[in-house]
Amino acid sequence: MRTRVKICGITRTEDAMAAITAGADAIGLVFYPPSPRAVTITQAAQIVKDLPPFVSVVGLFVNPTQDELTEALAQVRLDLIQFHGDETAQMCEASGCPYIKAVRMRPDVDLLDLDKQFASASGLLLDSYQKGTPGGTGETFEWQRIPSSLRERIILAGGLSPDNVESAIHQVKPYAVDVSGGVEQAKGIKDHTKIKAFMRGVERANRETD
Ligand SMILES: O=C(O)c1ccccc1NCC(=O)[C@H](O)[C@H](O)COP(=O)(O)O
Repeated sequence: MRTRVKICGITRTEDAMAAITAGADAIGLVFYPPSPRAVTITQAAQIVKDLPPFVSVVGLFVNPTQDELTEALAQVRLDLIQFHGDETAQMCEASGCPYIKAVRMRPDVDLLDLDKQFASASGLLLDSYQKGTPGGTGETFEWQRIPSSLRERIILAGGLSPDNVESAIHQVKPYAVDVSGGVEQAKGIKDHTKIKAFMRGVERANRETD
């Protein structure tokens, strides 16, 4: 099956369009004010309004309140929520929206157990662990830690770039890959040439595994 692609940390319509034109399946909008990639609800609503059909929109939150989620869901068409904090499965389910759960790959993470805990998630997004940083670290982790039985549930993230995405897909064979920093020219500003190069890497990997 073709590896899906999400480009995360979109803050501008032109970057969303560059991602989609290059073949990305989804864009990610960061609703976490301390992030340099954060968007307001008003900015997010405008970006989404400008999108063509058949593009998934993922809203990223870190330990949001139910009121914050309700407000964002009322004003922005979000297909999925990406919970990127310490949320429990119950909290994620309470949003009433399909969700993916980000897992920061601390040394003690038991992915098989987490997959059971978050059985209601549409997938598990695996990101690198860095103390004190909730995500978007730009670092990779040891991909061999991912059990092959979970491949179809995995969205591989953390430090992916045009240089390593082909090899990452070969090694992990995930359902999808997720990139933010690896296709930026500055935090929150995407580099359209890097987006195209990233997508070419994904396409090469997909062709080789056909
Ligand atoms: O991007 C952020 O600033 C951020 C802040 C807080 C939580 C998560 C954050 N980003 C996560 C992502 O953008 C992606 O889902 C993913 O982890 C890829 O990041 P990167 O390593 O930069 O490719």
